Amino acid sequence: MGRLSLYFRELYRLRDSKTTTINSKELGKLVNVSSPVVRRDLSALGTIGQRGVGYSVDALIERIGQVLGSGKQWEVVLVGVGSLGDALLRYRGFSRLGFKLTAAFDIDPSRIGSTIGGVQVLDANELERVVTAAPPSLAILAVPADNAADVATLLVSLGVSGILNFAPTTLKLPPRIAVVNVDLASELQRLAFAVQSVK
Ligand SMILES: NC(=O)c1ccc[n+]([C@@H]2O[C@H](COP(=O)([O-])OP(=O)(O)OC[C@H]3O[C@@H](n4cnc5c(N)ncnc54)[C@H](O)[C@@H]3O)[C@@H](O)[C@H]2O)c1
Repeated sequence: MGRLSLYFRELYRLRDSKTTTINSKELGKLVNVSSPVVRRDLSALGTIGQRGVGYSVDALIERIGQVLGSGKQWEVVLVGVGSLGDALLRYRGFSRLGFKLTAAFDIDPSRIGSTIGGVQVLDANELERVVTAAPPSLAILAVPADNAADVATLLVSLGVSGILNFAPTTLKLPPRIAVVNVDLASELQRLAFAVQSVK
């Protein structure tokens, strides 16, 4: 899954630069894996390259997109528009992968009513009403750790089925709910550990 998403990112870049075909060696070079690994990954998706020609960039984007769920449009709400939430709302990279930020919520009156990256920041008190009226599949949680569990539980009760959690806390949610935790501090810790262990 991790590699597919890397291929996908590079293929988008290639398409932007008007490249129409690529072979396994070139694609492997872009993501730092060998060409047999690329061929194995892509043939597992039922994608066959043509000898001497390689793979069609468009066809690969479409196939990998289907597998990664980017072939469809995902509606996403963001809860917590502090420094991180603000930056996420301004990020233009979500839409091309099929993620549409439909609304953002905060409790801070100085944030409520503003529009950031084209998305309106609503009062968190409105969350239940807005999400019930047009349930998104996914939510991004960028609230302080102490508030994350309550917000996550509310989102799940309203039908959200996947949460990207930036709060440094472990959410206890039913197993049917997909949760991906992004903890940048832990990642930095892993990096420091890796640097230390190669010395
Ligand atoms: N800023 C970073 O680089 C960074 C990096 C990694 C992790 N995080 C984590 O992401 C989360 C957000 O970080 P930040 O730096 O943006 O914090 P922040 O304090 O700037 O923003 C948090 C926002 O959440 C809002 N909020 C609090 N309770 C809420 C609720 N119940 N409903 C809706 N909104 C609510 C606050 O009003 C505030 O605007 C934190 O848990 C933090 O630990 C941040």
